[in-house]
Order: sequence, then C-alpha cells, then structure tokens
Amino acid sequence: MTVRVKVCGTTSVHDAVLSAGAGADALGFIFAPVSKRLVSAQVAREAGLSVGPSVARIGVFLEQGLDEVLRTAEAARVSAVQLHGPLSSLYVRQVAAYYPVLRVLRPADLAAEAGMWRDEPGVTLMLDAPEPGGGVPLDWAALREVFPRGAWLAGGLGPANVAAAMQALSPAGVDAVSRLEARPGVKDPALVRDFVQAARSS
Ligand SMILES: O=C(O)c1ccccc1N[C@@H]1O[C@H](COP(=O)(O)O)[C@@H](O)[C@H]1O
Repeated sequence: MTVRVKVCGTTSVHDAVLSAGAGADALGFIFAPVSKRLVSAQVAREAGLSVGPSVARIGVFLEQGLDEVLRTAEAARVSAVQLHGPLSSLYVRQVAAYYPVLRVLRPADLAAEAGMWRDEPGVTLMLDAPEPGGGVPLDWAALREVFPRGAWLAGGLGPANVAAAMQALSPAGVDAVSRLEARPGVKDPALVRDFVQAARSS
C-alpha cells in the first residue's frame, strides 16, 4: 500500500506550492487559534486553489465548536477535516456527515476510543503525541501491538525518522509540521522535500 504524505501547518500560497511540488498528497491548514501556524480561511482557500484538486486540503481543528468547524471548512474549501482534542463521538459523527474526518487520538486514548471508529465510514484514525505540533515523537515500539490498522501517524516526524516510524508501525499516512519548518509557520524547502522523499522510498 502506498503511504499518504501530509505536510501540515501551511500558511501561504508559497508554501502550498512548495509542498505540492515536493510530492505531498495532502496539505494541512491549522485553524486552531492557539497554534503558531494559524491561517485564515481565505489564505487557506487561495493556497488550496494554487495546488489543484489532486492534493487534499485538510482543515485542522482543536476543540472548536461544530458551527465554527463547518463554517471555516466551507470558507476554506477544504476536502477533509482533522479533529484534535477530547470530543464526543456525536460531534465527530456530525462533522463526518459533511467531510471525511481524520480523528486524532493520543496513545492514552487508544483503549477507550480506537474500537469505536473501526469500520466507521468517513472516519480515519491518526495517532499523535499529547501536544499537537510539539515535534515530539511517539514511542513506536510501545505502539506496535496496538496501532490501529489503516491509521495515520503524526508526532515529531521528519526526514530523519519517518522511515523508521513507517517500518515500526506501517501507517496508512504520515503527517508532520514542526520538523519541516525554518521557523513556526514557514516551511524549509529542503526539509519538506527530504521528508516526502524519505516517506515515499520507505
Ligand atoms: O501544529 C500545531 O500548531 C497544531 C495546533 C493545533 C492542532 C494541531 C496542530 N498540529 C498537528 O500536530 C501534529 C504533529 O505535529 P509535529 O509534527 O509533532 O510538530 C500534526 O497532526 C499537525 O497537524
């Protein structure tokens, strides 16, 4: 199976074109106000239009109201939504009625929540570190037995470690932000290129 590669934290048309040119399958746009990579719906929309429809555009949210999520996703014309934080299953299903959802769980949530989303149409799991965007890798060896089939992996991934992470857990997709930046919100072209290449050749 070909792994999907997402480059998150896109804040400009320039960086969208850069990541798509490097071969990313998906771009992430972070709409959580707490983020150092916060982007407006308008810039995300322009950035998404600049890369064409073959590149997925994923709106990233952290514990935000349903109305805010749906309105922002619509304004930004994203193709999928990524949901972080403690959320009810009803809320996740309500978003999934409108958009494909990447539901982000921490390792500590797996036992309680992973089973809930198995075979749920429109919901794909992603495993991430407790602090989203913190650049801290998960303990892949400890997750080997429990990593959900078909899930994506995030958390401190970058060019130097993505191959090892993929070898350990065989995720369906990989996602990274802080290890691909020159500074928060600004991509380093070489790191983005090397990350995509390393994921593709693993
Ligand atoms: O990056 C952020 O600022 C952020 C804020 C709020 C929710 C999610 C955020 N980023 C997500 O964090 C993971 C991995 O980040 P890293 O590679 O460990 O820095 C990824 O899913 C981003 O989409």
